[in-house]
Amino acid sequence: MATTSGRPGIFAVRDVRSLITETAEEGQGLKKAVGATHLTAMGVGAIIGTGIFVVIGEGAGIAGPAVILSFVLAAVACAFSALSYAELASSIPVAGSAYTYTYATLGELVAWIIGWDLILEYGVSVAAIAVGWGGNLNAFLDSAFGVALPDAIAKSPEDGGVFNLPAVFVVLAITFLLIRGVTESARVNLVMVAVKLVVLLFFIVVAFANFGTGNFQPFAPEGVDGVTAAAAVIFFAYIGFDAVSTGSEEAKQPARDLPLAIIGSLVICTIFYVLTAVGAIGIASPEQLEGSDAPLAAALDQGAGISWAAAVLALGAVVAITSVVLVIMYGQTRIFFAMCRDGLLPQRLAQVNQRYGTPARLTLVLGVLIAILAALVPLSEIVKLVNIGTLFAFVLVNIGVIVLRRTRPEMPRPYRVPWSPVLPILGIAFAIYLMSDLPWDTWVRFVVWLVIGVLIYWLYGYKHSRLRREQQGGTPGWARTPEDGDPQ
Ligand SMILES: NC(=[NH2+])NCCC[C@H](N)C(=O)O
Repeated sequence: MATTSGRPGIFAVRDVRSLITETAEEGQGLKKAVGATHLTAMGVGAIIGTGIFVVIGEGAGIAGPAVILSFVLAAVACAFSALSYAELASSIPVAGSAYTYTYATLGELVAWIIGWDLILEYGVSVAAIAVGWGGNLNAFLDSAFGVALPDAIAKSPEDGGVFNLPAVFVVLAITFLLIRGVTESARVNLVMVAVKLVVLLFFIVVAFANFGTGNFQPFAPEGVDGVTAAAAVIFFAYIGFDAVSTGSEEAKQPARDLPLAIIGSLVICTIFYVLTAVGAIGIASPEQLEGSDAPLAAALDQGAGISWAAAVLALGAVVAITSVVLVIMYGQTRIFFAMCRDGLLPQRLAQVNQRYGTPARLTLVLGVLIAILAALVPLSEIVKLVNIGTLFAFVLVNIGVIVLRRTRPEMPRPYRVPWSPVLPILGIAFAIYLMSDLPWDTWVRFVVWLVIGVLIYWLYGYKHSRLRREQQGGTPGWARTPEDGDPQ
């Protein structure tokens, strides 16, 4: 049985072929139901969210009108990694994204660490995003109807409420949608993506119709430093194209569609973002953008005199963030699924529901945990933690491309990063550069999170790892009959 490269212990590497064949095992197979359009929409769904609707103001405050260049720079930084994601997703079309790629290249311990890191990037961050959803819902209700939910049921205890009902509501609603089926989820997502693109388009058209060049001077008051510092924050707005790869296993034609969707969603969002940034500066000063919680609405209000714009943009933000929650929760369930299937987390959770073709049990467990987190915890610090965690995953995915080219040169690669290893190395360099721009306490929190993860591996994953059990001569999970009992 050729499941490992023969390396023992915590650095044992999964064989790519066995990773792929295991996806067809009884009760562990996800339904292959998602085509190119839906995959691309999943990318756009995960990408466009608070970043463009809110964080753009912070960026304009740091870089001035040159925030436009920060958007371009952040996109370029993502582009190299996107190519690497595209290569690995098309050649290892297995759920789990960076976690699975790392298992196939750098071994079990590093894979566990990145999986644990992705739980931070997806599971914890989605709770924060759901909290932001509640805030935007209130802004919408207020600007459209002049009503808002009382604080007691709209805020976490620390912010003066009892619990955050809207956040719990959105998480549970999406949990049920995800259990219901990947096709249904992808369809709902497509509608939401259309709405958010129309809202951004509305902004761009109005902004260009009222465009003036007065706000462009001085263009870069803080020089190059301002542009790069703003790019490190704006990076958040681009996170999400990686989420496409978490669900590779459900793609109908992974070889063709995954690279298309990963790169395509990044390109679409870059175009929208840069036009939005140019339009915003065309109608509002950086100070106006920085001074508002809803910078795009403020720009339309002050720069184009459209007072009802706030309601449209708040609605756009609510819908946008709903689809971010959908795709990121989806990604979290698929990463968890892969980790359970490999035995690093309880394997019985990786059961696929026969009727819906989704990992229903695990989705419910995760949905409830995330809802509890979203109800009670104020998570404003989370944005920076998410950035550092995501950048760390990017580094490992780029390394994964380089390593796999050496260890498995003959493996079929439907999509290949051009000029490897130059572009993956640039991807690593950009990611490390942006990480180094993040504050010290973010690093400390990140390291603490990883240490907790290593402890859990040591106490659970190391013993239960399916790979290790097979190495030690136990019956491989896929050869087990029901009478052998559940492999725990
Ligand atoms: N994996 C994640 N945590 N993604 C967060 C997505 C953030 C998204 N780009 C936004 O602007 O809202």
